[in-house]
Amino acid sequence: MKAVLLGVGQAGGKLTTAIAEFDADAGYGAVLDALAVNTAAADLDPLPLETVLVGQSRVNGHGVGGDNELGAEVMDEDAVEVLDALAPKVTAEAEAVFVVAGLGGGTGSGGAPVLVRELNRVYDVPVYAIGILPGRDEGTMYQVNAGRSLKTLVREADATILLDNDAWRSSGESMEGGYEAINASMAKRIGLILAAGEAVEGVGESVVDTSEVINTLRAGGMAAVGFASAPAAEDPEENVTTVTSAVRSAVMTGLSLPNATDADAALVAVAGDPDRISRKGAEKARKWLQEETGSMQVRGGDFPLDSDRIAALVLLAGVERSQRVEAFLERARQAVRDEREEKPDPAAAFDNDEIDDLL
Ligand SMILES: Nc1nc2c(ncn2[C@@H]2O[C@H](COP(=O)(O)OP(=O)(O)OP(=O)(O)O)[C@@H](O)[C@H]2O)c(=O)[nH]1
Repeated sequence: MKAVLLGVGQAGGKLTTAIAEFDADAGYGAVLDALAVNTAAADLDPLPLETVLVGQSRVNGHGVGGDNELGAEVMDEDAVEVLDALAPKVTAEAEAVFVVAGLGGGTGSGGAPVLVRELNRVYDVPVYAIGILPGRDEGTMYQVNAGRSLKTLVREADATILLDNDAWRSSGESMEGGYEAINASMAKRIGLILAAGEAVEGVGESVVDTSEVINTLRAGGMAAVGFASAPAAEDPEENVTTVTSAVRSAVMTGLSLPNATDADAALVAVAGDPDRISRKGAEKARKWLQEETGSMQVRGGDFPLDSDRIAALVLLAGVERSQRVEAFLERARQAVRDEREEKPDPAAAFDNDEIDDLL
C-alpha cells in the first residue's frame, strides 16, 4: 500500500521516522513521503523529515505541555498550513494517509483527531490513525488525554491502529529507554503491513494485496497488528507447525494491543520463501484465527520474502470489545474521577457531557 505518513507531536514524529526508515532500509518503497507536525520546535529539530511548526503565535515553539484542548485549538487554527505542506506529498499514487500520534500528551492527542477530520474532508483515500496508548504507569493526565483523544479518533478515522506502550515491555525497563525498542517493533509491523500490499509481481496467486488490507480495515473502529517469526526448514512439509505457531505467537505475544483478540475482521499474511511456506499450515492457521477472533472474515495470503525464516503478520480490525481496550477505558474513567476529585468544580476541569460520555 503506497502511503503518506503524518506524525503529530513528539511520539508521532519519532514513530513516523521509524516507519519511514524501516521501509527505506528494507527497500519496499511503500512509504511515499512523510511529514512531522508539532508545537514544540525542539522536538522537530532532530527529525530527518520535512516539518511544520504550528501554534507559534500561541505557544512560541515551546509545546502545549500536555494540554490537549490547546493542542486541538492550535491545530484547528493552523490546519491549512499542515494541509498545504502535505498536499504535494499525497500524489495520485497514494492509497492511504496515516496520521501517527501519542494519545497521552497534548499536541498529538488534541491535534491528530483534528487533522484526521480535515484530511478526510480533502482526500478520497482512507485516512487511518496510528495511536499510541500510554502505559499503565503513566500519570492521570496521560490516561485522561488518551481516553478523550481515542474516542474522537475512532469517530473521525477510517480505522485506528493502536499501540499500547505496555506491549513488549520487559520488566524493570524504563519507559524512556524502552521507546526506541517499542517504536522499532511497531515500525516493523506497520512497515510490513504497508509492504504486504505491495505484491511482488509474478509471485504466486495467493499474495496479499493492498485491497485486502483496506477491506480488513473497513471493519473500522480500533485495530491491532501482530508479528512473529521462526526459522524454517527447506521442505514445506516440515513447516506446518512453524507456520501455525508463528501465527499463534503473532497474536498471543506479538500484538501491538495485547489480548485484543476479539475482532470483526482479520488478515493473516505468511511471509517467507514461497517454496518453504506450508499451505496446510497456512490454512490451519487461518482456521485457528477464525476461532480465536470469533470473526468469519479472515483473509489470508502470502508475503514472499527472501528469507530462511517464516514470519506471520496479523492485522485485526474491530477490536474494541477486547479486554485490553476495556481495561484502558476503565483506567481513563478512573483518571477522570481522580481529576474531578482534585478539581471539585467540574466546569473547571471538563464539561459534564464529556465526563458522562467517557464514564
Ligand atoms: N511509543 C512511544 N511512545 C512515546 C514516545 N515518546 C512519547 N511517548 C508517549 O506519548 C505520550 C506523550 O506524547 P508526546 O508525543 O510526548 O506529546 P506531544 O503530543 O508532543 O504533546 P506536548 O508535548 O504536550 O506538546 C506519552 O504517553 C508517552 O509515553 C515514543 O518515542 N514512543
